[in-house]
Amino acid sequence: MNELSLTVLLALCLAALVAFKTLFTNYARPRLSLPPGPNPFPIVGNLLQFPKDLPWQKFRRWGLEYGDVVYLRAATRHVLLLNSHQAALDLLEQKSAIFSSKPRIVFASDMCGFGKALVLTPYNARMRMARKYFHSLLSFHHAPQYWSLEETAARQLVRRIYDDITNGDEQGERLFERIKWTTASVALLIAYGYKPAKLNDPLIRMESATSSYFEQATAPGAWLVNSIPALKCLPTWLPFVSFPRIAAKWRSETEEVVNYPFEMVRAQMATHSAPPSFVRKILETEGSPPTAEDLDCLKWTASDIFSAGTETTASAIYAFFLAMILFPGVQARAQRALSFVTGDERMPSFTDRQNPKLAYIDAVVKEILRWAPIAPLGVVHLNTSDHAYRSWTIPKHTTVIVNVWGIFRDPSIYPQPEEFRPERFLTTTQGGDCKSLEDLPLDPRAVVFGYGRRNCPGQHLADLALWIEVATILTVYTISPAPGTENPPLGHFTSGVVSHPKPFKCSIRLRSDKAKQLILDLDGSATAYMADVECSESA
Ligand code: HEM
Repeated sequence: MNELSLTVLLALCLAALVAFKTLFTNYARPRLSLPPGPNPFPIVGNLLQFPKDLPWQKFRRWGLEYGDVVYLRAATRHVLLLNSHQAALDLLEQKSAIFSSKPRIVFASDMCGFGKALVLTPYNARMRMARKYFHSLLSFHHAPQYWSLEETAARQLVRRIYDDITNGDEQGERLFERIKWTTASVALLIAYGYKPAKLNDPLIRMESATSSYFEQATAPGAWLVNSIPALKCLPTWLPFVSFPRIAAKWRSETEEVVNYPFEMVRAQMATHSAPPSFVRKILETEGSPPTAEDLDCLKWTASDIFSAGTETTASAIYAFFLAMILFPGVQARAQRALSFVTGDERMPSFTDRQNPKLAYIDAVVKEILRWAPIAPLGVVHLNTSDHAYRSWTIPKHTTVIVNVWGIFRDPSIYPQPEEFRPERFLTTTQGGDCKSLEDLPLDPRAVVFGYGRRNCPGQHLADLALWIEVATILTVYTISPAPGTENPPLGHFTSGVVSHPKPFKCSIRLRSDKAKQLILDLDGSATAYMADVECSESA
């Protein structure tokens, strides 16, 4: 029997099982009053109506048709789609005690071992411990302590882009790679005090591979075992069935990537040669010797800094380059503001952020996050008990999706939502659209980083990275369409949990001779560790 016929057989088993479970569930519990939604088909429910490509667009259309809260059924699974900020606040924020868990994804969590990554951890003691570690070093009030690290990283990025241009990359072919290296190096410096090599760094290579496994392992609908959990017992030697072997390979590589840098820091600590890092600081702050469970949690939390913080931040910065090509007026205005403050004589720094003349750069950062939300459907939550909401009952174990993209395309909050228009976040006295501060629209950062007890613990770091990279890049470069190429289309984004613009070409030109000098004066080998960052409370 080949893999295809085996899969068909398994699919038939699945259909029979699902049919049985659905019938049983329907008869066993009284009919609930559920929110409206598209009509389900027998047995599979709305499963076949879930779009694979850019699902947030169809979810928004459902929101317009059925209301801001839409109920769907994926076979036996309840799914709730929230298309408004208010509904997300009502449930994920106000009722966070109930709505803060995560659905179990058998293939990713149990088989590939990603269940220890914070983003997939259910609401439990381990999750609280991991978030406490994050909070002790990455909370809002720690942000200034990362200034020099992020400034150095932004300057290294413009220097590497310069080297690429002088080496003949005139169309930004390596741009996304360079941005990803920058965010990866920040993550590794913070997590382990590890300074990666500029080319082919082994740890970056391994980390990037496991991030891609994570993305594939969590892709909705990709693994039959998620619907028939009993299949996870199939042995790896079984011919014609590849998923147990894939899972075993991904699990062992992931464990290596989580263990290796952690043990490296512990070994360095033993010889007093460990540079400052997240791992070192938390181990030093521990009052009593850590238990094996504490060490395991810390090891995975450090790894989360890379896996959750690299691709996300890099995607937002790549989207910024796209926006600058498509909306040259925005770029020109941002550059005027920067020139006014730095006199084109120096690189910007975080001390400039307080300068009211640079409010436009803050507005550009907000608009990047709104116009191209890198997690258009956030990360799903799960409620741990039935909950009465409006006139409905939200059943226990409902998967809750916030349509972040849909909220950002609501013209009643953001007029002409397809336009990249930072002015929407400024008052008229700042040269923007709003009469007063009270008229400013919803800050995208209140949406894009998630809600309630599971919101993004790296958001303050991401905000720093975006601000300084936008300011540094626009101080020295002008970005425009690559000569002889069409403007990249507006809606060309990838469809995964993390969405970014599909590769595009662009021209990156130095703004002036002075800009060139500023870049050449940079010390390319400078490294800023998190030496000044203090643990805020005993972890
Ligand atoms: C532009 C950049 C980023 C965006 C848009 C973003 C967005 C998000 C979102 C939407 C979630 C899910 C929140 C929820 O479940 O409600 C999340 C979770 C998470 N993020 Fe970020 N993130 C970014 C950068 C970062 C960085 C730099 C780090 C690490 C330093 C990080 C670490 C995490 C972790 C560990 C979680 C899981 C939290 C949990 O499940 O309790 N993120 N992020």
